[in-house]
Amino acid sequence: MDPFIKICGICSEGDLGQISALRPNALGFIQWPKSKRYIAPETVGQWETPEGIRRVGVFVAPSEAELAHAAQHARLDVLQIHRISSGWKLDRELFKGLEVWCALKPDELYFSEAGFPFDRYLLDSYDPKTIGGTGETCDWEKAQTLVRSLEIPILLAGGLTPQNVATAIRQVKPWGVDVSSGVEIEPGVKDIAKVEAFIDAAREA
Ligand SMILES: O=C(O)c1ccccc1NCC(=O)[C@H](O)[C@H](O)COP(=O)(O)O
Repeated sequence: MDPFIKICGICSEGDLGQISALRPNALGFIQWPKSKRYIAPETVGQWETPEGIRRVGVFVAPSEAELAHAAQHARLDVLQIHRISSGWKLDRELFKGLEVWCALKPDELYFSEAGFPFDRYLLDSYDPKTIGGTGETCDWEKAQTLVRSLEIPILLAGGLTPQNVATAIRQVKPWGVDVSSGVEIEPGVKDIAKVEAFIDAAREA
């Protein structure tokens, strides 16, 4: 079965339109103002995406109010949350119809003390300054073990490229893959040819 493919860090309507035509499963919009790839939710909300392509908002330790504002204004389908603290909670009633994904390093994957039922885990690299979007691969051995041992679907992220994504899929066998740096000209500016090559390689793995 084809892996779920998310292209993350979309910062322009032009990139969004060209990448949508390649039919990934999801597009990611960084909602953390300190990122070079940050795009305001109100701007994202003005952009249309084809039916069937999920709109993912990417957050770092967000408040419920921040999530609610972005979900509404950016018309999000998914909340991807990095750096949650232990005991973190979210009132799912406030976010009916949205999925909630938790982004962690492979060695951090734990069942939230809050017992929060995430819809997906995204295993990623981490940098204390940039948090995500590092362009560095994470521990695929640990990721492979987690995919085998957990029921919850897992996306693999971190340093994926058109050149390594097939190998990553064959080794880790994730539910999905996620990429940003590996298909860019510069942060927030995507290389459409690389995006197409990434999608093709992932689907041929
Ligand atoms: O991309 C960012 O700038 C970013 C900043 C803060 C938190 C998360 C961020 N990105 C999250 C993603 O889902 C990226 O696609 C993921 O980290 C993989 O990035 P890359 O290694 O560049 O492919």
